[in-house]
Amino acid sequence: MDSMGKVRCALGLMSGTSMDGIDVALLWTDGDRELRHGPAAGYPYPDKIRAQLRAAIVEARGLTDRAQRPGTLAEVETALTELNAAVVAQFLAQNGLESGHIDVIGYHGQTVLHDPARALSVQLGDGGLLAERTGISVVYDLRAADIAAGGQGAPLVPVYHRALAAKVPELPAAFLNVGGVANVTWVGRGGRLLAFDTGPGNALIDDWMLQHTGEAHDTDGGWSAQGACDEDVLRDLLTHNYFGAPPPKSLDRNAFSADPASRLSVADGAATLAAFTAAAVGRAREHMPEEPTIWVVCGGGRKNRTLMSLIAGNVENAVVPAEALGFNGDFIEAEAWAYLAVRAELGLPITYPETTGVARPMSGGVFRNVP
Ligand SMILES: Nc1ncnc2c1ncn2[C@@H]1O[C@H](COP(=O)(O)OP(=O)(O)OP(=O)(O)O)[C@@H](O)[C@H]1O
Ligand SMILES: CC(=O)N[C@H]1[C@@H]2OC[C@@H](O2)[C@@H](O)[C@@H]1O[C@H](C)C(=O)O
Repeated sequence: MDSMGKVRCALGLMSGTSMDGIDVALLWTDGDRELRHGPAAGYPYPDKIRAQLRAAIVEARGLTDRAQRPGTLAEVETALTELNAAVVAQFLAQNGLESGHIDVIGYHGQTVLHDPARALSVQLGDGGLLAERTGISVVYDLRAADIAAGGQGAPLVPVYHRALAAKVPELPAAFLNVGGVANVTWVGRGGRLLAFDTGPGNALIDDWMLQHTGEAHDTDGGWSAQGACDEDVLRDLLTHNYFGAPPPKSLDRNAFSADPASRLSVADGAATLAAFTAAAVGRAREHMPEEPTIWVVCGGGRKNRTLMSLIAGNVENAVVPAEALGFNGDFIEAEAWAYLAVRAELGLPITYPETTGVARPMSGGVFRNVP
C-alpha cells in the first residue's frame, strides 16, 4: 500500500465534551498514510455560549430523533455555527490563508446527547450554514451513519490514531484521549484496532472544581496533589457495571455521578475523582488483547500532573504525553476531524467493528458543498 493518493488540505473543527471551545487544525492528507500537520489553534467559547450549551444539554435529554431542535436548541445551533464560521475566518486570517486554500472542513459540532442504546447521538452544528458562511465544503454529522447502522457512533478518532501509530517505535500502543470523557485506541501490529470509551475523563473533576472553587478545572492537578483519595468512595464509584462490560461501548458526558464524593473536602474530592478516571483507564486493560508497550496521552487531561501519575500507577509500561512522540496533544482530535472529512469524501471507512461495533467497516458524513 505505498501508493499515495491525492493530498487534500483539510480543516478540522472540534468541540469536545469539556465544552471549553473550538479547536481548529489544518492537515494535508491523502486520507491514508500521508499526514502533514499545519497550524492549529484553540478558541475558547464566550461565557454566553457556554451557558447556553449547558442549558441545551438539559433540554436535549428529551430528544428522540437526531434532527429535532425543540426549545432553544435551534437558536443555540445557529449561534454555535456562526461562531464556528467566525473562528474559521479568524484562523485563516491569522495564518495568511484564504478559503480557496482549503479543500474541505470536517465539522464535529457540539455533542448535547449521546445515547447509543437508543441509537441516538446528537451534535449541534449546521453544516450547510457553515459552508455558506465560509465558502468551503463541509463534511459533518460524521457519527450519524455509524449509529444508524447499529454502531456506537463513538469513538471516531481511532482511525486517525492508527495513522499516527506509524510514528510509535513498538506496537501495540495505546492512544488515550483524556477529554471530558476518556477514550482509548489500542493499535496492534499490522494496524489491528480496538477502541472504546474508558470512563470519565475530566468532566467530573471540572464540575467538582467549578462547584467548589469557581475554577474551570484542577489546573495542573494542583488541588488533587494536595488531597488524598478516599478509598471507600473510589470503590463505590467503581461499582458501575460499565468498566467490566466488553467493548464496543461509549459514554455520554454525564454518564457518571460524583455524588459519592459529595462529603469530601475540595482537595480530597479532586484527588478521588482523578483516581476514578485513572482506575477506569486501568480497567480498560482487561479488554485489550495485549499490554500496550506505551500509553500516549492526549487531550487536556495530560496537563493534570496528578492524573498522569495516577494513570501511570494503573497501567504497565510507559505513560507519555503525546508531545513525547512529536504530536500536538491539544489538537489530535481536531486533526482527526480533518482526516475523517477526507476519508469520508473518498468513501473510505471511518468506523470498524473493533471501534464502534458496527457490523462492517463504514464510511460516513453528511456533505454540504458551497452553494
Ligand atoms: N492546565 C490544565 N490542568 C488540568 N486540566 C486541564 C488543563 N488544561 C486543560 N485541562 C483539562 O482539559 C479539558 C479540555 O480537554 P480537551 O480539550 O481535550 O477536551 P474535549 O476535547 O473537550 O473533550 P472530549 O475529548 O471528551 O471530546 C479541560 O476541561 C480541563 O479539564
Ligand atoms: C458522542 C461524543 O461526542 N463522544 C466523544 C466524547 O469525548 C471523548 C469520548 O466521548 C469519545 O467517544 C468522543 O469523542 C472523540 C473525539 C471521538 O469520537 O473519537
